[in-house]
Amino acid sequence: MSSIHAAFAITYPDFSLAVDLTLPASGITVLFGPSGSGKTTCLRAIAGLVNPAQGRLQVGDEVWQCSEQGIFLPTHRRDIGYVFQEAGLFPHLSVQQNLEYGYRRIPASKRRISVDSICRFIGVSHLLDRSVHQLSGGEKQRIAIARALLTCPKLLLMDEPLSALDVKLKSEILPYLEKIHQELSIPVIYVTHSVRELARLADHVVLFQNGQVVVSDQAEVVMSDPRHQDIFGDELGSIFDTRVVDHHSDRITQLNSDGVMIWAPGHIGEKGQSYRCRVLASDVSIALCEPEQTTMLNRLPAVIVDIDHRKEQQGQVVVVLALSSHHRLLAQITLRSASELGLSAGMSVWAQIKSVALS
Ligand SMILES: Nc1ncnc2c1ncn2[C@@H]1O[C@H](COP(=O)(O)OP(=O)(O)OP(=O)(O)O)[C@@H](O)[C@H]1O
Repeated sequence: MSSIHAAFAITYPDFSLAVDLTLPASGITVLFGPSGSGKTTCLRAIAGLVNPAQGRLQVGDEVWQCSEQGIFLPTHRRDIGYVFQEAGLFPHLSVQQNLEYGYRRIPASKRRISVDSICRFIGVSHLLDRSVHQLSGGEKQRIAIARALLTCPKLLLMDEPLSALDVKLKSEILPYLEKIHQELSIPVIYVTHSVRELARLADHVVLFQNGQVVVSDQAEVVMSDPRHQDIFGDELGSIFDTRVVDHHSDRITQLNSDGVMIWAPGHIGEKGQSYRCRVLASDVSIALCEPEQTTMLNRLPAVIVDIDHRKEQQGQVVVVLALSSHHRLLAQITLRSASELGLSAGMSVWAQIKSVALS
């Protein structure tokens, strides 16, 4: 499957959505934006739960909807899995019966994954005999994900699947979500309010505002673009996909993101393992010379690409730094520091990173 093309014009009395998106048919695409910006409406349109007068949806070479040609596949004929905020399991059935319910309804020829293997994959094999009311919120949601995956969908749609869970349960489920796309190659379209989930999971990001698409691009590109600081607020920052290179005897882990070395405290993962790092713009400072006597582990040579003055009224600027031809790092610093150091585009500087969050 090459790509997903979704174009909808939906009008409600107090809201209208107009999108024309071409999304990758692999990995996790996150739909992100303020409350009421149209993320769920867009996801529901993809699922066929909304039938706008104007719409076109093509998944790979299959046209699921085309208002011009009078095509509209109803939800049950779209090859999708849908996971909502609430797990929505049948309370009178056991976990096993819940999982088999959807599985039995798909033709045998389409069954690519067995109940056993999906349960092992999502880590729920030990729960099969339980009834639904004997499950925690996180377990219920994992069963809901397993149930959706069992139908071997062409597309998995997830609408804030973690928002009803506490921080601990969220972090239990996140690794399984990463595995879906790494090991099952099912493209996922994922709605969330959480920058943390976005930073951890997204390969591609679509930012929504007032029913319009602000940007649709690779996650690293969207997250390190200072024009989106109103949407990301204090959580503005850059992400880096890295691999563990080495563990040092003083319990520092060396990570490599395509030639850019990042040092993180602690013994992290195994050599060769991949990690996504997130660096908040507010955790980055700038020096004109290589800082020598400093406690900061990460001191990286950089070139200033741009200085964004959108926050000047609050006495701050966001400096866009290039660490390599394709690594961008954002530094949020005071306007005073920027003028005292005489920062300008094209200057070579040193970026110091106060802390690196790992996913
Ligand atoms: N069936 C409907 N009829 C009328 N208005 C609707 C309907 N469904 C959604 N809306 C309106 O469309 C707007 C966008 O809603 P939507 O749920 O898509 O936003 P969202 O970005 O997903 O928000 P949130 O993050 O809060 O879930 C809202 O103003 C909502 O009230």
